[in-house]
Amino acid sequence: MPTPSTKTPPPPITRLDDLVARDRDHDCAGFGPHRVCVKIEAVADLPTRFGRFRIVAFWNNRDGKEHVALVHGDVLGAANVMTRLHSECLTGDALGSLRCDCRDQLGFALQRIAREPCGVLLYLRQEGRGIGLLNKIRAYQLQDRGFDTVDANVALGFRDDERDYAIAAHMLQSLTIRSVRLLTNNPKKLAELEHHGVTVAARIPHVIPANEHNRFYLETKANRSGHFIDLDGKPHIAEQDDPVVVIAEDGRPAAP
Ligand SMILES: Nc1nc2c(ncn2[C@@H]2O[C@H](COP(=O)(O)OP(=O)(O)OP(=O)(O)O)[C@@H](O)[C@H]2O)c(=O)[nH]1
Ligand SMILES: [Zn+2]
Repeated sequence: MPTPSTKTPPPPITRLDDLVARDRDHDCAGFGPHRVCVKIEAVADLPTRFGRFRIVAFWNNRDGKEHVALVHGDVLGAANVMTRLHSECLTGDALGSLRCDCRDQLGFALQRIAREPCGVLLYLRQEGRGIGLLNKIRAYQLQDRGFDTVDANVALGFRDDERDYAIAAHMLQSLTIRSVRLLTNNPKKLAELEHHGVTVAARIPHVIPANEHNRFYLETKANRSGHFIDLDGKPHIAEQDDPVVVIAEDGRPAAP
């Protein structure tokens, strides 16, 4: 009969910086059928126009992409952490495109997280819901001809949404976060995180008002992809009385 191990477990890590050394020898069995594994490679300060964060850079064995977490406060070992999973959108996040709501969602999320005692935003390099930038622009081309986002993806041979959240789940586990309050309108994100073993304690609505360029895109999310968005503010989405904040160029919320 094997003798039980007498090794005492290592003390819990209390500093983000120490996760880099912890992960040098990290060798887990991985998540899910693809055995997804991540390691924290570097941690640094990141003061932003939305508040003070630390940026945590991850390696993973799955997609060759460099994903990051923006961490505010002390998330290590914490429960009910306000959390946002943001998928990369070059056109919105960096170039200010009005075709989607990504940039406002990004800024608004960072602002909300910075007001909490602690919180985290995962910036996931899943451009175009996982189809990549070139294909997203191809999808835009089709949308310019009248397709909606779902049909454009399908016409290009993709699913509506090609994203996978195993890496995100492992990133949260690496940060030793025990449970999250997820900022999202997307039911798939809740289900997928739970599927990968993350405890989602609550959903926090994350609705940005439509503009003339993204109204149809947001309506398609609501009508075809099941997102909890009601652009007309109908009462059946009870949580949506949350105040909407539009981020001004200087990073401060625009006056209501
Ligand atoms: N394929 C495709 N992707 C798009 C289009 N417009 C925006 N995107 C991508 O959609 C993603 C937006 O994802 P998220 O910000 O995580 O939002 P979400 O899945 O809609 O859910 P929320 O959490 O409710 O915001 C980004 O990767 C964008 O690049 C489009 O027309 N076609
Ligand atoms: Zn976008």
